[in-house]
Amino acid sequence: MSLVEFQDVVKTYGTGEGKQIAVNHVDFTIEKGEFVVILGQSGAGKSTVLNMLGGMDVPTQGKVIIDGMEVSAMNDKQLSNYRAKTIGFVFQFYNLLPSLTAYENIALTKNIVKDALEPTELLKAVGLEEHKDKFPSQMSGGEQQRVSIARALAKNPRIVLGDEPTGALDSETGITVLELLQDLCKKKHHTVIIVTHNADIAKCADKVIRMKNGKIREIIHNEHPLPVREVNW
Ligand SMILES: Nc1ncnc2c1ncn2[C@@H]1O[C@H](COP(=O)(O)OP(=O)(O)OP(=O)(O)O)[C@@H](O)[C@H]1O
Repeated sequence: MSLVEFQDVVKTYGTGEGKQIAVNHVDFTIEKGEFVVILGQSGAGKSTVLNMLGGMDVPTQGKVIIDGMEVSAMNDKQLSNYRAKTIGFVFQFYNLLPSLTAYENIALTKNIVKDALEPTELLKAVGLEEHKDKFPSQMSGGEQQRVSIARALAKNPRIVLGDEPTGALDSETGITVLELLQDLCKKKHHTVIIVTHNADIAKCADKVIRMKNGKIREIIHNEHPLPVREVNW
């Protein structure tokens, strides 16, 4: 069984004349350890797919099955538990708490899951052990994003989801962050799924799910995904 299965998923918002079809009969699977890019222009339905993967939204029709659990059939309490335990989130604007240090931002995860990983180890893994006592305002955008990736990893999630994780970064810093995400898959066997409209990023992915107008246009399996540093950015 695949780690992620979307089966004939539809998501609509509103009713009658104002009805919007955000995701229109979508099927795909994702395997453990894959680095997946969901690619498409603004309004394609990417964030809606990501929100359903993350248990922040539920389909109008169809099934979302993750790690054998039917997320689309969960009640609010089950969804909350699912979000807390199974998914690590990385956002475009990092979402770190400004009054807490890098270490403390990561340590907060201990309030959500009992067996959260040690912040010092996680900071080491993202190359920031020297920055552990810094506040977000004392770090660059790329450093803040690496802290937010460390925070996402603290609960040892089955899946890491990123919504334009390099969208707010300059090119060089974005490359460093992408390299980290790709390494999480290649070296640590995490499953990372990111949404972007940047087609260059797709060259680094194991699988590219290309969306347009709520539908999947194409699913590409890259036999030889490029190491991030080898892409001509
Ligand atoms: N909560 C909502 N209520 C109504 N319509 C929505 C809602 N969320 C998304 N939509 C609509 O669904 C469609 C898909 O939106 P979605 O945000 O998934 O696209 P996207 O590919 O992520 O775009 P972007 O790259 O701009 O974030 C859009 O037409 C959007 O207006």
